[in-house]
Amino acid sequence: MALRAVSALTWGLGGPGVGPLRSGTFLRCATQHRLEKMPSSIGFPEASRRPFSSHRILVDVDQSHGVATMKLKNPPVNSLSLELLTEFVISWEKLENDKSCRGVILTSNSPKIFSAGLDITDMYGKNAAHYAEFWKAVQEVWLKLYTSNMVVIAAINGSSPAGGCLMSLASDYRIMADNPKYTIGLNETLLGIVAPFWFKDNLVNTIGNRASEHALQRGLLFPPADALKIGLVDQIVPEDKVQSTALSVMSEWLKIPDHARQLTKTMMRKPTADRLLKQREADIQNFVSFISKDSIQKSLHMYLKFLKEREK
Ligand SMILES: CC/C=C\C/C=C\C/C=C\C=C\CC(=O)SCCNC(=O)CCNC(=O)[C@H](O)C(C)(C)COP(=O)(O)OP(=O)(O)OC[C@H]1O[C@@H](n2cnc3c(N)ncnc32)[C@H](O)[C@@H]1OP(=O)(O)O
Repeated sequence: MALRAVSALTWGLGGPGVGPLRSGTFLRCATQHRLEKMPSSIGFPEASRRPFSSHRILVDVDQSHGVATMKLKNPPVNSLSLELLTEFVISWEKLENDKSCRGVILTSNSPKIFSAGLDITDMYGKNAAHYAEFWKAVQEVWLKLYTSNMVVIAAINGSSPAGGCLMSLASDYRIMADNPKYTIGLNETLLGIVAPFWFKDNLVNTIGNRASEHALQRGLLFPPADALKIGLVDQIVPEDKVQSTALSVMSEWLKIPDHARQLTKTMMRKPTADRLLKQREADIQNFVSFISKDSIQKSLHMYLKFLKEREK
């Protein structure tokens, strides 16, 4: 198997914003519309579209089908900066509160990069208060995605290292562009940092313990075909078919009654989400003390230098 690495290196019913069942779920299910036919592209008819956006997040809601497409837009590499994470949470809550929205396709506005992961500049050369705020936002985005009532499909239209991979892992289904230049994986060790337990839990739940041990320790980044083999993604498709495939997979998922699917998702994911929720503050303090260490700051500095100076 060809493995590539960049060288050098709420649950709790009613919990704020992350509860598994929105009020009215059962009522809505009884009257919900089934998706019989989905459009093959994002070109939804004007009348049923309700786009909204912020600086770094573009959202297009197809109200007649109950599906939103959310695009990350943070050039040049869609890094998950504090600003992007904050805007993500605001947009996500808007969708969660929109009763017509049952599914979200998460993708990137950039053609070659889904997301370069957490913004390293948010973890380098800042003060403890900044690191704490940043990490809380990272936790929040993961909790929102992982515990969402909506069907979440990641349309991975480019490389997806580290935090980018985590966002995909938190989705219900992953479709990746079949381009061997793209990679996906949790490569934290290559930066001299350690994936926290909840990144690890999400990976283990997806690809199993042995494959996770191997992938995490070596910081492996997998090309699409290998990611498919180990179950890191569910489907690979030609680059120009990622969005249309996501829409048709979404239509299949939305045929399942919401309440049954949501309760099943809760049953599967609650223990993992609860583990973070129970020690959220301690996890923030762990991150702050880890990332503030001179040795870790030095590793991040070297990695940023490597990224800037490497041959393209
Ligand atoms: C005991 C444990 C206790 C607690 C837990 C503690 C710690 C856990 C902590 C953190 C977990 C972090 C997870 C992460 O997500 S870390 C981020 C990892 N990301 C990567 O390694 C990806 C790096 N980037 C790339 O590989 C490539 O940029 C690319 C494949 C995404 C795109 O390649 P391109 O050739 O198209 O673009 P580049 O020229 O490389 O980049 C352009 C530009 O962007 C800068 N950049 C790239 N990635 C990042 C990033 N993640 N953050 C900030 N900036 C980034 C790159 O340096 C270039 O900048 P310049 O234009 O040269 O200035």
